[in-house]
Amino acid sequence: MARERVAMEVGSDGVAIITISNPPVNALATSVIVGLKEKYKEAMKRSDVKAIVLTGGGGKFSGGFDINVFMEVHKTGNVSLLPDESIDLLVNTIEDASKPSVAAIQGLTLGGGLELTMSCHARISTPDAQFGLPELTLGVIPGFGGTQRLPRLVGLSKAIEMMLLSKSIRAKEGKECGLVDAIVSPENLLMVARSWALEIANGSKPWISSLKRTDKLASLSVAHKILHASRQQAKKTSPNMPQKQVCLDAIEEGIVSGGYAGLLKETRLFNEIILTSTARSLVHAFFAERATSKVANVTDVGLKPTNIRKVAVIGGGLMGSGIATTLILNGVHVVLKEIDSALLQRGINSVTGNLEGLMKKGSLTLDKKNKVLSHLKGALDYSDFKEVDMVIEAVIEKIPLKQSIFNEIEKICPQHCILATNTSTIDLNIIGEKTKSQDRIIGAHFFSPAHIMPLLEIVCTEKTSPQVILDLMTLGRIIKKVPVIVGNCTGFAVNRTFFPYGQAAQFLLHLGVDLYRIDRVISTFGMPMGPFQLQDVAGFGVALAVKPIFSSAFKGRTFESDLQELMVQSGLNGKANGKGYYLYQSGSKPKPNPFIETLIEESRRRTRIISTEKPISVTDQEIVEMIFFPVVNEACRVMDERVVARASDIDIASILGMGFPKFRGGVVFWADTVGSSYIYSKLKVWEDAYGGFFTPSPYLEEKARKGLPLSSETSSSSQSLRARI
Ligand SMILES: C[C@H](O)CC(=O)SCCNC(=O)CCNC(=O)[C@H](O)C(C)(C)COP(=O)(O)OP(=O)(O)OC[C@H]1O[C@@H](n2cnc3c(N)ncnc32)[C@H](O)[C@@H]1OP(=O)(O)O
Repeated sequence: MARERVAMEVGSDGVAIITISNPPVNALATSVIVGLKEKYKEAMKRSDVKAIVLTGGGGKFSGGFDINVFMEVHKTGNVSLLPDESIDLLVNTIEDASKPSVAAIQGLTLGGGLELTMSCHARISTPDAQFGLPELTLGVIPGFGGTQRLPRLVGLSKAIEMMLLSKSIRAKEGKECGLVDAIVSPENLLMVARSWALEIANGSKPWISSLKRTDKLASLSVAHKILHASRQQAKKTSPNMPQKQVCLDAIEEGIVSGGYAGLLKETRLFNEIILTSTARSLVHAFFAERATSKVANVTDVGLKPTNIRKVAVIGGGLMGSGIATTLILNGVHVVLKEIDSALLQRGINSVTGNLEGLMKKGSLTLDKKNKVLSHLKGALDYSDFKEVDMVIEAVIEKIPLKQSIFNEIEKICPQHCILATNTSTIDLNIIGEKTKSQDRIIGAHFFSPAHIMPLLEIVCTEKTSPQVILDLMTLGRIIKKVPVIVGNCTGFAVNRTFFPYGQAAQFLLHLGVDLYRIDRVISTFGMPMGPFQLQDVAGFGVALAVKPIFSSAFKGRTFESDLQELMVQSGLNGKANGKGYYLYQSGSKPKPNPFIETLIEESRRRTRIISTEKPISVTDQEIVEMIFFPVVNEACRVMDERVVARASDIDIASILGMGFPKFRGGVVFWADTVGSSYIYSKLKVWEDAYGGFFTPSPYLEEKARKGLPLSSETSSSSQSLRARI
């Protein structure tokens, strides 16, 4: 096995080409590491080998160390599964070898892959190569000497930026900062690398060991200043990412005590940080995201995706214009339809505004903006719909309106056209009730702002055809979203799981807890903002429109209050008009709105969930639990009803769609760290005190009774999502 993954070919010029070949990303699996050591041993022994070129097969160098091993370490707690190679392979075998190594690099060169190349004596790259140390996104730190060699090659500030922000760079920048020695075309890569290696061997090019270099390192006092500033910055911006401070500790050791001491410290710290809850959560999230691309009976039955070139978007409001923006940005032609020219112009202005926002951030040039806008066409009727491959309806959440639109587009669009709706809540069978094209109807639920949020919740009914699902998944990837496939029910997976989030916050507020305290506690937990600020930002229009839909679908477990109606009646529409739970003024942070207190009092009086006037007393932990345990409880129902194929789909959807903290691994993963029995027992207590909103679901009850994690499969839940729907 090892032999297959690492090959060696010795040329008549005396250069041994050692190639890593472990598709799809040449991950450094244990067998690859064993193979590398074997080949190096052989190359050192052979008298016909003067120098080595290390490269990767399939157009890439390597995506880094095999992350599956991290998963094994998390399952077993056994850090000895991690190969202790920082010294043995990278220093003893490669860097300190008696024959020089040159890395010939193209494509991805990440993590352990980049670290391998840095232990070589020179790096030759193609222009497309991408270099990065993204280990911190997995909750760990570079473990093959990256914390020591990168600062020595590119300087301390640049190295810190690349590691702490997990920022990768292209070959050109790599050459400018000293990481890359030469950039050559793919055709010349091996030829240049071989002659470079021979020139090092014969002394006409310098034999450089990165670990021993000091010329790029700042003086000790300047280095301390840079490290201190980086620590402060990380503390401020990433309080929940301990790996940043740990990475700086490893770098600092190397600067103070030398590269070799730095390597030893890096290994020790790596073996500690890999076991933290942050690393466990982030590694889980990595695999959860990748798992979404595998859908039983869709991606495993040999279907080929259809090319979707032109999409009609109906409705140019917030969602429709966001969807149109994301489509044209990624090369898809869009017909944006509105009902009159004023609304159409407003929609087009919104798209333009979205693009200008991206320009301000520096992620879009003026040229690109103009090119992108040329993909957009406005329409006031359906004449252009005859040649579209997909329609995405994005009008307000009114069932009769959606039904009549689907009725019309079914007649006008071509037979192959996918009929998608961006509804966030309404059952697709109801929307498509009046059509005969049930197999072409699908949910394309984007999250606002649609051109920025990475999740695409794809909703399928029992009749949606696998081809249609595959085509929307493919389009989702083209427009750089993570598509998660879910079944059809009110609210689908994400909004259904999260409807108790806003409602539980309201519940606590009506029990007398201060809303600004709730927001602070939930932000500290890791949500991007508290539930009340989120309501302000989202506006109350959608919330009020979907309220009766949730109430009728989930009878007995919703919390009703009049507060949002009272706010709208008093002219508090949320962030849109600058007045909601908070007051908004451009250029300053949101401030508490003193006027809200009277409305809260009125709403509490009408709701009367406690008999006394006295507010309840809760700890911060109880606030988190009273808000998130009902969310977990609903996630249990979503899993039980097979709305998702696997628990990890809820995890990734909660992270990408709702901003659930990634460092907690997603809603279900986090719940399993808390424990099903504990969550069940707390919900029981609140059920007794406050009623049905907190009643534990049968799924949660069963897991708690058996002491099982919520993510564990049960016999009734072992079938696939598609088999159910
Ligand atoms: C000791 C060292 O310092 C520690 C390390 O090196 S830790 C690893 C550092 N490297 C990384 O973090 C890179 C992680 N990988 C990625 O970011 C992306 O996969 C990528 C940019 C390499 C490729 O992206 P993309 O082309 O979209 O393909 P993607 O779907 O993500 O991955 C393809 C497959 O490769 C797997 N894969 C990617 N990187 C992997 C890795 N480092 N180890 C194991 N498997 C990996 C994925 O799980 C996926 O498997 P699947 O097909 O079975 O689902």
